[in-house]
Amino acid sequence: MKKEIQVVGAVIQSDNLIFCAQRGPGKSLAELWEFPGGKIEAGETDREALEREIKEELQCQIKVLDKITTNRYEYDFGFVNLTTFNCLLIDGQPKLTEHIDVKWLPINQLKTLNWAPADIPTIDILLNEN
Ligand SMILES: Nc1nc2c([nH]c(=O)n2[C@H]2C[C@H](O)[C@@H](COP(=O)(O)OP(=O)(O)OP(=O)(O)O)O2)c(=O)[nH]1
Repeated sequence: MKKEIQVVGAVIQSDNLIFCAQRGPGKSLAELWEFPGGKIEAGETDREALEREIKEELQCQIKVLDKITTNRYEYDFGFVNLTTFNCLLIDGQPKLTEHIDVKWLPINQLKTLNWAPADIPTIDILLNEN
């Protein structure tokens, strides 16, 4: 049986631009673009996990707003259950620590990047809302 992996991702919007992050080499889904975030740990809510991951990865603080969607996607290494949230930056600017590149893009240009496939439904919702 493949494992179920619970993941949260932050859709950080500022001045009508969305923060996009490119995964590094040598890990799963290497070099694909994603919303920053990561795996939920035992005892955490999804929102707590997201705030923690953003502090760790981007060294800034976000406010987690409304949930966008949950999507389950089957990769070779397991099923990722990705839940995304609209978020606002409330302290600091995102710093690149483990990602290899970042971009701020308007919603209508998000599909110019090569996204992790679990992220596509979130992007489609953003496109349909705008
Ligand atoms: N953070 C994040 N992960 C995503 C997204 N879309 C997507 O399929 N994933 C996958 C990639 C990873 O397999 C998992 C998130 O775990 P993680 O961010 O802690 O991954 P990691 O690279 O530290 O660890 P690993 O998967 O290499 O073991 O979910 C996304 O938008 N954001």
